Amino acid sequence: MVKQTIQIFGRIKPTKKTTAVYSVDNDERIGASLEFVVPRDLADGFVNNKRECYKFRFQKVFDQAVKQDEIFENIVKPVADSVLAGFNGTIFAYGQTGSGKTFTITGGAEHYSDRGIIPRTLSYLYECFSQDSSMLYTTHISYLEIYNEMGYDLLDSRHEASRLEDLPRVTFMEDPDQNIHLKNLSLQQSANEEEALNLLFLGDTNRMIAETPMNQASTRSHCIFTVHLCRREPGSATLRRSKLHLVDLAGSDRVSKTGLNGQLLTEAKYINLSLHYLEQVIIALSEKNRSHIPYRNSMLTSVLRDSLGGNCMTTMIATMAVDKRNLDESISTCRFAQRVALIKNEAILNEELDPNLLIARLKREIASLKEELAMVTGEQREDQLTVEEIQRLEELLKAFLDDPDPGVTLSLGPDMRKIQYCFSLLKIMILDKQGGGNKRIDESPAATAREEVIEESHHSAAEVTKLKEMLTQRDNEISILVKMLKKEKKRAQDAAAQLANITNGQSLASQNALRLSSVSLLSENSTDTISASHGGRAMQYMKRGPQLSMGKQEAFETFTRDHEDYLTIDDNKNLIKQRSAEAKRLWEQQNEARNRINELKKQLEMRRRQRAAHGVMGNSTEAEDEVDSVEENLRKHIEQEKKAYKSIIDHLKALRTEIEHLQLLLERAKVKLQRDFHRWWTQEASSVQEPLSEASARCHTGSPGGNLQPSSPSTPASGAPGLSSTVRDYPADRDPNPDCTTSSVHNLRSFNPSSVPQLTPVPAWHDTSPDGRLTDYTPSSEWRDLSTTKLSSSSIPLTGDQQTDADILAFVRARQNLLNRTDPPQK
Ligand SMILES: Nc1ncnc2c1ncn2[C@@H]1O[C@H](COP(=O)(O)OP(=O)(O)OP(=O)(O)O)[C@@H](O)[C@H]1O
Repeated sequence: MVKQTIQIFGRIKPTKKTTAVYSVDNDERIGASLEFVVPRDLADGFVNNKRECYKFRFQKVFDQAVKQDEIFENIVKPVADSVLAGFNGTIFAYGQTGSGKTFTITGGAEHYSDRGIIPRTLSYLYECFSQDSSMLYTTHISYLEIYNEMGYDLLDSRHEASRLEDLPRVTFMEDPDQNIHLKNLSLQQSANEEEALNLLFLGDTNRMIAETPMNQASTRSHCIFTVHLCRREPGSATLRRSKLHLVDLAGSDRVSKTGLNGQLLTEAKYINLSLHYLEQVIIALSEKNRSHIPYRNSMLTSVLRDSLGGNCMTTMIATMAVDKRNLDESISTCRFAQRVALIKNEAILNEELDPNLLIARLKREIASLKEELAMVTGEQREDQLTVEEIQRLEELLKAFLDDPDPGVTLSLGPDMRKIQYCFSLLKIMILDKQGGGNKRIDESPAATAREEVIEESHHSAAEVTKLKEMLTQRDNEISILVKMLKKEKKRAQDAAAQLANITNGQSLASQNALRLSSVSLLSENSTDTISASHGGRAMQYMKRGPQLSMGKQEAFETFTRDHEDYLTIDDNKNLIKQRSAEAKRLWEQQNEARNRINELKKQLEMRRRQRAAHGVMGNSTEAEDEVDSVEENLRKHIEQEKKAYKSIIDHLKALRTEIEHLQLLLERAKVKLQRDFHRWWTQEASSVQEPLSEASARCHTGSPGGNLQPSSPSTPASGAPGLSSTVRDYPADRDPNPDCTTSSVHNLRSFNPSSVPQLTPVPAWHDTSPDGRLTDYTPSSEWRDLSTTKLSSSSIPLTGDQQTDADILAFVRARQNLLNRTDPPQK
């Protein structure tokens, strides 16, 4: 608070008359004195006791030669500086009409150097604003005219110097704290000097100007030009508001001297009345122990209430004309100034809290009170913890864990959400440590949302991994089967070579048994095994495992290719491959999307921390409550990415369902295929039985149909006769020669199964030509016969077991087919 009397300055208007009736003495230490000398002879020829000398004290008196800039530097600048600092300030000019009040306050229109206090102050203020970048300044201007005790807003742009009555009428009201509020007085914001000067010009244009006998351009009203200043340090919680009134009062002439009549007289009376009330207020203020100050008597004193004896640093400029006829008025002005100089003001710094910041603080207070209330009532909050709360909890937990004192407590308040969050954090840390991880708290997920995203992505990743594993497994199986197929082809060639050896005295049956026992094939998902090492157990093996004999495998492959579901199976396999490739691509996309989301979240978190740090450092402003555009953009971006991520996940899920479905279809088709094959295989085997029996019978009876006979007595010990067999290529309906020739083979019924392992190879087989001539049976001729689908069953040693023999024959047929494909038969 600054206690200070109203500063009074005197200014003498230049005059052409040289009569020296006054003297000015400016002393830096004790102030200035202005002395008027009024000779007695001036008292109209009468002898009188009038004083001749009148001496008045001022802070400083500016004589006639003093220019506007000096007035500004000496009087205005200190007041402007205190206004910039946050104090209210008032400068008012008081003096008789034509003494230079308007010239001092507003300035003369002829020269730029004649600019008065208002334009110079505006220029100075805006210069200060531009030099002080550490503060934010906001300026508003108001311009009030009081004419005949009525207030008018001079800054109403709708009415330019037409009639004063057209201007908005300003009224004043008082609140319970006796603060004056002016209704209808507009506050125009001015961003720069130019805008402020334009407002001044507008107000001046609107001023009522009228001519009086005393002064051709006398103002008959009081005008108050006010600069409202708001100063705020960026990020600071407080702001300072101050006002600077620059007042051009109406002329203080005595009515009797003005010689006015009519309306001008009325005006003069009003002017004098308000100045009279002003004088009364000043007298009251200058008198000690006056409890009542009559501010409310006039509008002028009401508006200037603060400036007079209140929270303001006030300065008065007494303007005087020193020519002889105006001496009385000048002395009167000085007397008035002396009384004004007695008034003490108490200027205080107008500092207040930023209302926006106040709201933010109150909100925090409400939140904390709500928490307290929840504790008292036992109610628990169910809304999600905010990011700031989570960060705070992490900091608290870290401090708690880092504190070596075992007695330290972690106080989280009554909020169960916070307690649960801290427990889950602790669990994560323990699990991390158990897993060998060194995860710190500040590295743990800061938001539940992020954890959810990670969890979801892990889940999807597991699914994709599972699918990939299945794919790899399938690929492996395929490559194994391809290898086996190649191997089998090679063995088929070996088998051809071995068959050639048969003619050299080896037993085909033992060879076959050997081969069938050593060769087994894995069939794709086959459930059957066949082993011919012991014919009697063939079926038993068939039902047991995935192995197939080489012959059966070949038969199976051929059967598969001709099967009605073959294309469906193939299509399904291709589709699964296709979908798996698509799933892999989506999985990669999903990984990328997840990475992008994580990156954006990091940026968002960093942004929030930065803003929070600003707040903690006390730099927060109302911007704290404003929506941060960067943060908003990041949020939007994250939302978009999340949508994309979700759609990928959905797509992946749909793909998984489709792949699983396709696999199921594939499995079903395979099982059906296998069933069909076995059914067909069994059928084939039994169909072989029938002709075998018939051929056997014919063989015994020497039927002419038996055209293949053993060439020597060294036929199997059982003495099995030749067996006639109808051999058809499968499937049966495709057999090009269904009525194949029967031939004599061993009689299975008379064959002793127990003799199978002891089967001895037949060294040579002879076929009988149609003319009954026996010919040597060689492999090449046999295969040629086979190629024409006529199989000489008599050349194949059989075991006597139905199933095994059927297998053997099927094997031979399959081999024949294979050889037909790889090596076209030569005739
Ligand atoms: N210091 C000065 N230097 C030069 N001219 C001045 C000075 N003071 C006043 N004048 C001139 O005197 C004339 C009257 O001055 P001004 O209008 O400022 O008086 P006033 O006190 O405002 O009168 P009123 O009370 O009628 O408004 C103007 O023409 C003005 O230019």
